[in-house]
Amino acid sequence: MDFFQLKNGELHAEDVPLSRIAEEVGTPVYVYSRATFERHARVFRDALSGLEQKPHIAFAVKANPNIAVLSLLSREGYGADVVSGGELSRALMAGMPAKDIVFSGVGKTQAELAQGLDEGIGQFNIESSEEGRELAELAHRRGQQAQATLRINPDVDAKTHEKISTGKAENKFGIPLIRAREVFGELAALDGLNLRGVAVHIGSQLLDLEPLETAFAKVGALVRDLRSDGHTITHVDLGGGLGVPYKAGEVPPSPAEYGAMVARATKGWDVHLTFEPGRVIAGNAGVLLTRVVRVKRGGNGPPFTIVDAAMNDLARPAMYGAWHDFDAVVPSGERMTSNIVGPICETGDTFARDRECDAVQSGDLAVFRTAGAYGATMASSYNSRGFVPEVMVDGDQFAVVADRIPAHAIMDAERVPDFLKD
Ligand SMILES: Cc1ncc(COP(=O)(O)O)c(C=O)c1O
Ligand SMILES: N[C@@H](CCCC[NH3+])C(=O)O
Repeated sequence: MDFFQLKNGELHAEDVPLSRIAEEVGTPVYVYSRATFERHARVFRDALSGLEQKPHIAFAVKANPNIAVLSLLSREGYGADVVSGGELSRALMAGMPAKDIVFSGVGKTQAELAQGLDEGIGQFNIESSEEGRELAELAHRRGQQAQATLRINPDVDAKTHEKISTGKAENKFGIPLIRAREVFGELAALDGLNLRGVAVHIGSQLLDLEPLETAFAKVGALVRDLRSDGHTITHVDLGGGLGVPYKAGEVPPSPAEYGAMVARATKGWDVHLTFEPGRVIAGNAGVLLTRVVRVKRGGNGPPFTIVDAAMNDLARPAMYGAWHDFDAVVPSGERMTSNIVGPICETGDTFARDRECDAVQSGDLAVFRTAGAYGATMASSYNSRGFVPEVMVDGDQFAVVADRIPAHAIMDAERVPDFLKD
């Protein structure tokens, strides 16, 4: 079900015409649909209902850290997968119980580990023996036992973009499988740590279940080995990674297919499973609403459709060559082929090349679709552009859930030092 649809010739988010949001909040602006988030949260949860034990679902906060989004997901019974002290604070601020929070990430600082311990979070996913020893020491000093799993690197090709692949031997994440038993044994012996299982996450925007199934089989074999080494294994974290359709013809596995594969792969494991979905929950729940500044013609190639959004607002096309559908808010029925670009002084500030799409002209509103995940959260203020606001729609109403941060607010944090003033 798509909650971003044409009604009376105009694109709506649920029952709100996008022109209303543009008028009241300005452009560019991220627009989220509450109903879509809720639907995705429920579909994903239902897809895992055939597992032997009720799973724990920890939304990958990095995909969309907006506090309203986290609070919505918390109401759906979701916890959070965080990768920084900032994300941990957000999850708590959104009302997620600390016990439902998982702390992932290869570079947690001592201060972040301590923050997690102070808050009493549910699980640390340890990514190196060094980190495990530091965490054990910090916990021991506090008279605590950190609940933890060891993240392994299964050396599986996730068949996704190289920049978002995390489970190949050369990637920085996790412990090589071949060293997993040794490192597990070393860390399990430490006071301050209750090392109770393993974690894995091989990459994002996966369009094929086969690499995941291969990785899970390796995890299953490791669980058996660790048990035969005498360890008590009660928890396995299977990460996130399920892809979403960005483009017509791109058909990712459905959550139901994913759930069936997981049920098959984990049969008989007798563990509590955790999942860390991000994109599959948030991707299609948001669009980036933009206004066409002008259409520039007369060059060698197709015209340039210059919009007021740029690579600093939505980095994915510039960073990964990612595709986002571009649709007019009030389509005329005409089509055009153009290069869709932002105003930033970089050729890389290109959303699409030679794209056939709705014909638009100066002043028209348009959206980049599937921008709810890894959109606003990856924004920067490059070219002294501010940060784009975020709006959440609920039926026929909407609320600004993140204010626009204008360029001058960023400048307010800067100053000229005295030594430059003489
Ligand atoms: C450890 C970890 N968990 C979960 C996720 C979420 O991934 P996705 O948004 O692809 O579901 C990521 C990002 O790839 C991650 O690094
Ligand atoms: N930022 C990436 C996803 C990274 C996943 C992080 N583990 C994207 O937009 O596709």
